[in-house]
Amino acid sequence: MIIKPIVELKNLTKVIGNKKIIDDLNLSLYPGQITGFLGPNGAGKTTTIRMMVGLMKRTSGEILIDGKPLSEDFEEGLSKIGVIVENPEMYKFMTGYKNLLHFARMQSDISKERIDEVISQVGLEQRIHEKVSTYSLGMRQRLGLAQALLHRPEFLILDEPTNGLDPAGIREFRQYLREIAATENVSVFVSSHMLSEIELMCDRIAVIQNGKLVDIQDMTEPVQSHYYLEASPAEDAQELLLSKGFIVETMPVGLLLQAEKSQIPAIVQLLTANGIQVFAVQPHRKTLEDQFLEMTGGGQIAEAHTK
Ligand SMILES: Nc1ncnc2c1ncn2[C@@H]1O[C@H](COP(=O)(O)OP(=O)(O)OP(=O)(O)O)[C@@H](O)[C@H]1O
Repeated sequence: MIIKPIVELKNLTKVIGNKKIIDDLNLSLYPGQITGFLGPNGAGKTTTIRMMVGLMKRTSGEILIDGKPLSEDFEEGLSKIGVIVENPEMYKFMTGYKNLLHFARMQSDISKERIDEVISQVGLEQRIHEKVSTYSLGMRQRLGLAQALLHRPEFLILDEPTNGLDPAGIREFRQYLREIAATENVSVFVSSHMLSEIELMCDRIAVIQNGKLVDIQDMTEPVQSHYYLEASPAEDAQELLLSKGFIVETMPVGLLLQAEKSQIPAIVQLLTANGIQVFAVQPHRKTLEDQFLEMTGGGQIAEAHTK
């Protein structure tokens, strides 16, 4: 069965002044899938999201929602989208429930049952009748998620959703999000500059830099196996392995070798037979951070981490 994307960005471009802020972006987002939108500060994430929700005009290209250009039927397109910005605005002096009721009244056809359903989806049943001012940041974020889900959007955009949450809060938010994506078959688009968070939360990651999409990673695919190798002399080990066709990179300490597990004994034998001492061979999972660093360069990532 061919799964149709719910949102398609086609050659999306934004020029401000004489600067291309978004440069020919092409991206498809699918039902039930969580896609991360990862990039350092100033990469163009917010600009892209603003265009997707109609807060900013595009210079050229198109945004298709369920196959229809957003520019042709803006109301219909937007009715399929739910958005959560960094810190969702809530009335703190009202209870969580009253907040949801208030937002439900502003939209049409939202039943009391639907309100109860979203409350349970974000695990707020116990505290929903307490004032929002007594909520933790994590609970407020979940209430924001419940609010965005009220009208059963097919596409959910979260701009930096876990900013300010502690690791336990991030883990909890992630679990709710995963379950919602699966049960409501909603397509979720999460922007973040936090690699570790996005790596754990998403099925797929689109990396943006300088307004250009530089990579799309499918997190459900198995990663290439890498091994950390400590050998002496390291240069001789690298030269020998390169001559045998292996991919070997130097690390701050030791070497990073791309190989299958079944090849390791022969590699150790080869090195030893050539007078090279082997001190350690350890599996090394190349993290997205390693890959992101390779793609974008170290300076950018340092900036991204400190935001
Ligand atoms: N109205 C504007 N006028 C001029 N330049 C702009 C405008 N809006 C954004 N930019 C520039 O566009 C680039 C992309 O900005 P954007 O806010 O989309 O990045 P981002 O990836 O969301 O970054 P952050 O993580 O900091 O929010 C930046 O270089 C920014 O300075």
